[in-house]
Amino acid sequence: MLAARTSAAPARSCFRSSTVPRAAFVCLPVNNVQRHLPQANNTAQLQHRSYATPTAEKVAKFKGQKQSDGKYMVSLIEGDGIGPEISQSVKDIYSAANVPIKWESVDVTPMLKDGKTVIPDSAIESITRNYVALKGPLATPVGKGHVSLNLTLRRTFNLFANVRPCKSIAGYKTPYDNVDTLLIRENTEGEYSGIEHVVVDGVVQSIKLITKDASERVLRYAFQYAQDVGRLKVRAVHKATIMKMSDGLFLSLANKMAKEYPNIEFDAELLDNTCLKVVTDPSPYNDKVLVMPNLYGDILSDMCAGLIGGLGLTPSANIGDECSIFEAVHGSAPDIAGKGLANPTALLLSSIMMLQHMGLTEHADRIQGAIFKTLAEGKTITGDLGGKAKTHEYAAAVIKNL
Ligand SMILES: NC(=O)C1=CN([C@@H]2O[C@H](COP(=O)(O)OP(=O)(O)OC[C@H]3O[C@@H](n4cnc5c(N)ncnc54)[C@H](O)[C@@H]3O)[C@@H](O)[C@H]2O)C=CC1
Ligand SMILES: O=C(O)CCC(=O)C(=O)O
Ligand SMILES: [Mg+2]
Repeated sequence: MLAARTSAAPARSCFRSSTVPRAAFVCLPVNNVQRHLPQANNTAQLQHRSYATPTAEKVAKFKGQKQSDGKYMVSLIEGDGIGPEISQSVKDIYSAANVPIKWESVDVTPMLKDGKTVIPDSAIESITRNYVALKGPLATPVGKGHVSLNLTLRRTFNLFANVRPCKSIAGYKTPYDNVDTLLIRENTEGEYSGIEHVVVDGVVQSIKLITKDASERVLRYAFQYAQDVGRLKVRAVHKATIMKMSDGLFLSLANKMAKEYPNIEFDAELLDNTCLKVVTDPSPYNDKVLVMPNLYGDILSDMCAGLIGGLGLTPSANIGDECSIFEAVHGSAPDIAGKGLANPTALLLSSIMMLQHMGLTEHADRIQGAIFKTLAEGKTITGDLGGKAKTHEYAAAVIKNL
């Protein structure tokens, strides 16, 4: 569908919307592809989205956390770059919506302990105490410098499954209507294990670690998630043709796990083929839960975000047995930081996943209703979506729509 032209300058791309006649190709500068697509008619509904079906046990755990003023304490990591701006939007909207949450601000400035990068004890204590955290993006230096704090947090709290839904936004036109992908990424190992060394000068080795335990844990979570939300098809995404042992182990465990869930249809697909198919026609993925090793999920989730309007829109949940941390798919966006240009929707929707996880569904419904209404009206939206609104103006519009 998306065919880049090599001869035109500036670079242009031509595509055909699935909703317009065959001949109706449109050619636009590539960086405007998402924005100006009057031919495509996004028919996504303003329906509420449910990402979590918390067990009675889990809800009781959070109820037990309720303080004497009826509020729940939640750890908040504002993060780097655009983090403080988008966190402010969440705080403002939650305050206007009277959500019974008190934010406990957490500092995760890295420290060195026995030669290892660690996060301060006070941060660990806060998240352990509150069971949940909302987290803005944390920047990782390229090449040298400290290890990723995002990964450190995931490992510290054993947040083994990363749930990344990506669904079209009503009223926001993109090349494909009604995208609805749901990806579950192994979150603690794989290419992200950070085990690297120099073999000899000019030769480095990076270990992709795949274990039975971590694979089984995320696979079980994916099958159970599929069962709970009634999305009864699970597909493992892998590259076991090349990484016969590591991805091979992941895949064989997936096949085994499928036998424990006979009502769930299971199949597998090679990663490169998944990439091609998702960008060619995402609709066959609308009824599936995709489960995969760490790096594949990282890359595929950014790619899926591109199908619905970009990283300003996609949330995620890092789930563990005890604690869970909710964050946007995107990073610290240094190119727009401090300018009031960031779209806080991704972090807001991550906070909706958090409220649902905590069983606070009425508040989740009310806020997501206001978010989707504001986006559908299209009057007060941020620059990434083709609007002119500043981050705080968009937040004010959401508050008005509460
Ligand atoms: N979970 C996390 O905290 C993550 C952290 N990072 C870190 O973020 C830093 C920057 O990474 P990049 O590759 O630039 O990726 P990025 O996700 O920060 O930005 C990619 C592009 O998307 C845009 N964008 C992202 N979020 C947006 C928002 N809310 N509203 C509007 N536009 C938005 C940015 O302006 C940029 O053009 C790096 O240090 C990286 O390590 C990256 C991904 C995830
Ligand atoms: O930790 C980082 O720097 C990047 C993490 C990332 O891209 C992600 O979790 O999606
Ligand atoms: Mg990423």
